[in-house]
Amino acid sequence: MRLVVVGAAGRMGRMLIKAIHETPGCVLSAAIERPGSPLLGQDAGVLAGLPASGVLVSDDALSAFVEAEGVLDFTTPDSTVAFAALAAQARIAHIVGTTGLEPQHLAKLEAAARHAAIIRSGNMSLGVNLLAALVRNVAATLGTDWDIEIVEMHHRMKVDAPSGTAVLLGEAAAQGRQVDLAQQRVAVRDGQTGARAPGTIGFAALRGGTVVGDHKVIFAGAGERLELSHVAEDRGLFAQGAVKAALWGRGRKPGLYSMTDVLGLDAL
Ligand SMILES: NC(=O)C1=CN([C@@H]2O[C@H](COP(=O)(O)OP(=O)(O)OC[C@H]3O[C@@H](n4cnc5c(N)ncnc54)[C@H](OP(=O)(O)O)[C@@H]3O)[C@@H](O)[C@H]2O)C=CC1
Ligand SMILES: O=C(O)C1=N[C@H](C(=O)O)C[C@H](O)C1
Repeated sequence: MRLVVVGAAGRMGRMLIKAIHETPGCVLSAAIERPGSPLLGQDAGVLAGLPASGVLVSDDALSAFVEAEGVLDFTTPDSTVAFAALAAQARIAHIVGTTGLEPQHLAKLEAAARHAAIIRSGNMSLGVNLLAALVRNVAATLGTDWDIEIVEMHHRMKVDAPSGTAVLLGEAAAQGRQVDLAQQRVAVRDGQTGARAPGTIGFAALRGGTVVGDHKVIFAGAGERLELSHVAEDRGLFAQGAVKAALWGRGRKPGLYSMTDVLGLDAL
């Protein structure tokens, strides 16, 4: 499968180039960075710590997309929306790992998904997607006298909060409780907050050092606490998940899909 990596020089971009290199049946067809990037013209393999690949970093996304079967995108919300329009034009699978998307970005992805398959997830790992299924089931089982708090920690360079994974886990908890996360979400507490409102789902984001991604969902009841957690030790696992999603999405009919679809976790 011919795959383009956009944001090729980023932390995830380099991991994606490596994951493609290591996956039989996949080949890096192009590596895209933004116009003006000092990395344009560099060999993408070398950028990822591999032998030279002959694929030079370019800023011509549309030409790259028309020659490919899929695009792996871990960039920024605005860039992802722009890439979705190009992937729709080229009718290729668009794998979106970018987090921090707001409703206006999601609406544009939905529009693009009428023309091509988009697979989006705040976390491409098997462990987190299994955790989400567990969280949904536990939230459905326990009543609102069990408070739900989601704690995450990431490296100091992360620019969005709460993390996409925390939001994904919050959505799973809200689904289990059959409520709308947007109505129940409490992401900031500071000063005289008053007592915790029943039924809310709280988020706390910690940032520091080189932490790849830690998530914990706490169900706090009267006199007891249930904690479900996931620790990502290597961001290579997100890249491997993204490549798996691309292979699953190859030639798939247009629509918006998730890692739950890719991993076949619907029944859980
Ligand atoms: N879903 C998942 O499993 C995971 C998701 N993520 C998410 O992926 C995203 C990226 O993370 P990370 O790799 O750490 O971030 P980085 O900042 O290291 O990488 C982003 C890269 O994208 C480039 N970029 C941004 N806009 C464009 C554009 N329009 N055209 C081409 N290149 C562009 C950036 O270039 P420049 O520096 O010049 O702006 C940079 O090289 C984040 O939203 C993060 O939360 C991360 C890990 C796992
Ligand atoms: O920015 C990161 O690094 C990560 N982002 C994703 C998120 O926002 O949840 C996934 C992973 O935790 C790493």
